[in-house]
Amino acid sequence: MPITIAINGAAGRMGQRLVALGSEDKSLELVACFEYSGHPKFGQDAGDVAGIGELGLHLVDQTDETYEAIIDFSVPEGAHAAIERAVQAKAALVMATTGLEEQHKAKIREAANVIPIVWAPSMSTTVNLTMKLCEIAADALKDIQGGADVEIMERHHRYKEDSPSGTALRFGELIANKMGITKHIHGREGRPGKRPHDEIAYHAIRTGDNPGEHTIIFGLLGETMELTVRASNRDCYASGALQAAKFAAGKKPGLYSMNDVLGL
Ligand SMILES: NC(=O)c1ccc[n+]([C@@H]2O[C@H](COP(=O)([O-])OP(=O)(O)OC[C@H]3O[C@@H](n4cnc5c(N)ncnc54)[C@H](O)[C@@H]3O)[C@@H](O)[C@H]2O)c1
Ligand SMILES: O=C(O)C1=N[C@H](C(=O)O)CCC1
Repeated sequence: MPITIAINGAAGRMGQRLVALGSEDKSLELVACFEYSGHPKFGQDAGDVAGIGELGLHLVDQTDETYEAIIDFSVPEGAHAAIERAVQAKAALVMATTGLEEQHKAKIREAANVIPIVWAPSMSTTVNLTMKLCEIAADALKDIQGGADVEIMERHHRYKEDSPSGTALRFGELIANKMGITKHIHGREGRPGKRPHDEIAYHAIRTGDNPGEHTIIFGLLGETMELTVRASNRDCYASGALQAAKFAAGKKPGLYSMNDVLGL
């Protein structure tokens, strides 16, 4: 039997790719496409909006259908609605929305007591693998003579609303934990003075239609290492999220990561 899924934010850039890939996956059955009622395409067929032709599923803000998993790529308020929908439906939740505030994060942790939740700022396989590689690098370089400066650069499309990306922040968190760094700064201007060793700096670039790119720099005296991971389109995130929904459906309540999903 296919796993029944719902998508929250179904008319968005990511939502459209989830509708397209989810509806052609034989192990899944797409049963609901949720959208904000003020969206200009609200009520239209989700397949038409995604550019794959009519699916017979409309963009709605409520449904009588039951589903085993709901995937959220929306905005913080939409994420809040997705958590409530998941808890009410006793469904698994795949939480992909970034830029969440502490109140939303607390709600996710609380909901994980009653439903399974996969929560990750990036559903991409190569991004999650690069996170592992950064942890290895950070561990190896934490006590290197002369110190290793960590800077994280990210590039995304001009429409992105949060900054820096959730993925950049997660890279920084993982590296900081390994290296014992507590200071995180965002860009530099004026005369900030000599760079201290105990900080991680984030630099966010917003141009064109870039679907996402991260470079993590480990700068030593005399040599530099850079790890770059780059999406060429959004399907790496969409297919990772669908994989996460299959993984989480029917699992016991708790918080799961993409490492759990991907076996990393
Ligand atoms: N974790 C990942 O792998 C990953 C990958 C890509 C994007 N993202 C994140 O996903 C989010 C969405 O990205 P996007 O580029 O698709 O944005 P988008 O603006 O194109 O789409 C968001 C959609 O959510 C809808 N929405 C707003 N309020 C809603 C509500 N209350 N209920 C349901 N839907 C609602 C909007 O109308 C819009 O259609 C962002 O936070 C982004 O950073 C995460
Ligand atoms: O397009 C976006 O927005 C993306 N956001 C995620 C983030 O903030 O980390 C992941 C990549 C795409």
